[in-house]
Amino acid sequence: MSGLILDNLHKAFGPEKVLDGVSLTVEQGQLAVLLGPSGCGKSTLLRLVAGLEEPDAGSISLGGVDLAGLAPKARDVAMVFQSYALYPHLDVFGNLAFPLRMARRPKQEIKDKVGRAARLLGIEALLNKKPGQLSGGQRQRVAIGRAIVRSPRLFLFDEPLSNLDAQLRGEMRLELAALHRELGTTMLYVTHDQTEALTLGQVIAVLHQGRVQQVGGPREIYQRPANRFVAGFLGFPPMNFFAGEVADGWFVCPEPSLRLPVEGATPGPAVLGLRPEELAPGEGPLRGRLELVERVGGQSVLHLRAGAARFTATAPADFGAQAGAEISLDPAQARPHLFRDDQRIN
Ligand SMILES: Nc1ncnc2c1ncn2[C@@H]1O[C@H](COP(=O)(O)OP(=O)(O)OP(=O)(O)O)[C@@H](O)[C@H]1O
Repeated sequence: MSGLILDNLHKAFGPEKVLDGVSLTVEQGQLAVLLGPSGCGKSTLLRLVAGLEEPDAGSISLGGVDLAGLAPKARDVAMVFQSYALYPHLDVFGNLAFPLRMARRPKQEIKDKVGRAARLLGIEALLNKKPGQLSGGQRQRVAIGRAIVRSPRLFLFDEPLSNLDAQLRGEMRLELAALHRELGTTMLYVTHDQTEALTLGQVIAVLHQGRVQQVGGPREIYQRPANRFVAGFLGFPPMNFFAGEVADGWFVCPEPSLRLPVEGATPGPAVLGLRPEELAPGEGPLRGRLELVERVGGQSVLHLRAGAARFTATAPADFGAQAGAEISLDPAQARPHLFRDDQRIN
């Protein structure tokens, strides 16, 4: 059976085009992540799927059913928000039971479904507490539980973890992945956090300026970014870009002075992208002056300068060189990404 199909969605608020022809297919049972910077239209897209807004043009279908004109309640879709949106006067049981009571389900069924969701999320001990007595992580679990009890055909997650601290976010990521495996329900998950996207998404759609820039698996999107935006958005520290020229199978850059063999690219001006973590200090033709060594946990980020060009590389945490030193880097092991007019050409 087909999952979620978004076809050429357009949405503007006044003169502002927020979605400009978005198409995306999420297979039945798949966890898809919509990744993009703040303001790129992610929440708007989810609201269209949930039925909280109507598109100006384009269509949305779920399980083969066109959702146009269907009220949110009739869509069989559950949404989890960043803000939890719990009812403060109801206890956890009441919050979890709420959608089922609204649907006038029998008492025993409500008890069973709430019990199952609470077990899945490890919040059985909290059923009698009010949201005000819970931590952020516990509240988010309740919000997710409230979505689960309805056994919807589709889950929509709108940055559900962004109010949590980094450690809890990491734990909840794993729990959400496990929950998806357990439930097998189609999920569309929106985030601006690349780590979340790369670890959770079976398929990732990168959204920028209201358009899908690339759709692919996490590895594909990281290793073969389709354009400069995707290349620069994913990865930390961000990819280095060097402007130069492709000629006779070589990329040649004046500053920093660099010559690399490249295959399959037509001659002409081009921008070379190299990931900092693939640039290792050692004997090599790429030279730069260290401006700053940033110690980030298990590694050092080296900020380098060659003439007017700035770039970064990574090194082990105990890397000894100090700011001011001239160092050499070996780009031979790095995967070259070539762009022309911002599009990948190799
Ligand atoms: N109801 C509305 N009326 C007018 N403008 C809106 C409305 N909803 C969203 N926008 C505008 O649409 C753009 C995209 O907003 P949206 O919330 O979809 O982005 P986002 O990618 O989810 O961003 P964030 O991660 O910051 O939430 C923004 O410029 C926003 O101001």
